[in-house]
Amino acid sequence: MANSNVVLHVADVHKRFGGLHALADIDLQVEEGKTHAIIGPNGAGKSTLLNVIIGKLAPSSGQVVFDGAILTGRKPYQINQLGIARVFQTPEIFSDLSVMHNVMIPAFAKRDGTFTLNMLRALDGETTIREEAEHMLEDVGMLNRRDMQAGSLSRGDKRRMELAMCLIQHPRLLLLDEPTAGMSRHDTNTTIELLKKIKSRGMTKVIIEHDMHVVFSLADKISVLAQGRIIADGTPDEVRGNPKVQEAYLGGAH
Ligand SMILES: Nc1ncnc2c1ncn2[C@@H]1O[C@H](COP(=O)(O)OP(=O)(O)OP(=O)(O)O)[C@@H](O)[C@H]1O
Repeated sequence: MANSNVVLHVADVHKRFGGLHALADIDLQVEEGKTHAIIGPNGAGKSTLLNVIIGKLAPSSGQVVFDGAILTGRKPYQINQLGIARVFQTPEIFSDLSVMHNVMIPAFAKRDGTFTLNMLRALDGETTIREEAEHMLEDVGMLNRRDMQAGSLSRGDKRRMELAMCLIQHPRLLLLDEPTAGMSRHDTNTTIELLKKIKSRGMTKVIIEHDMHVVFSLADKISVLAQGRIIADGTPDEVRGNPKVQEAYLGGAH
């Protein structure tokens, strides 16, 4: 690896769906503690790339290395155990359970290696995890909703709760798939502030996002995908000024 601070390296990855070359020659290096945004027009290959990183899709060739460990060939839960957590576009939550229990379950599962619903009763006796869950909910501004049924939360609150569910696992790398999709401007700005706060704790983040306000507020580095290839890579200023990006993606807009 060229840079010793690189914690995630997507090396020469290709992904084909039949005749479609969805990812070609992808070389992506994410540095420790940085926020790295992946942007690009619809169909550029962003979700495919994220799914290759988390082990949901196998690359046709190439590999993904995280902190020296080859991820390629591992199952999503094994990749999660290595310290990679993902916030989904559509939150994956237990709708019938309380907000508090939703946040406690990932910590419980991480500690014990497994979690089944009939272990729910044990959750109430878990003071350490309970305290930590309260702390996480406070962090995402949702402590006052701790006893609400998760299914009844607004979309923005569900996403914030899911973020707390990720943070309680203390991941080294957090992958965010359009974290502000469908949010009001107010909720988007709250989420930006929250993600900035997480950044100040040194967690590495990879973020896929369509909203340029979010991207330019948060990203240290940006990789631009178009038709399955990285056409530009650099700081927000470098990417903003790159004519290829303006042509392919930003349409000349600043
Ligand atoms: N499972 C699949 N089978 C066949 N083709 C697929 C599959 N998944 C994605 N594709 C195709 O691969 C290309 C890249 O899709 P992908 O969803 O990764 O793009 P994206 O950049 O995330 O787009 P968007 O911004 O619209 O979410 C598209 O042409 C898409 O139709």
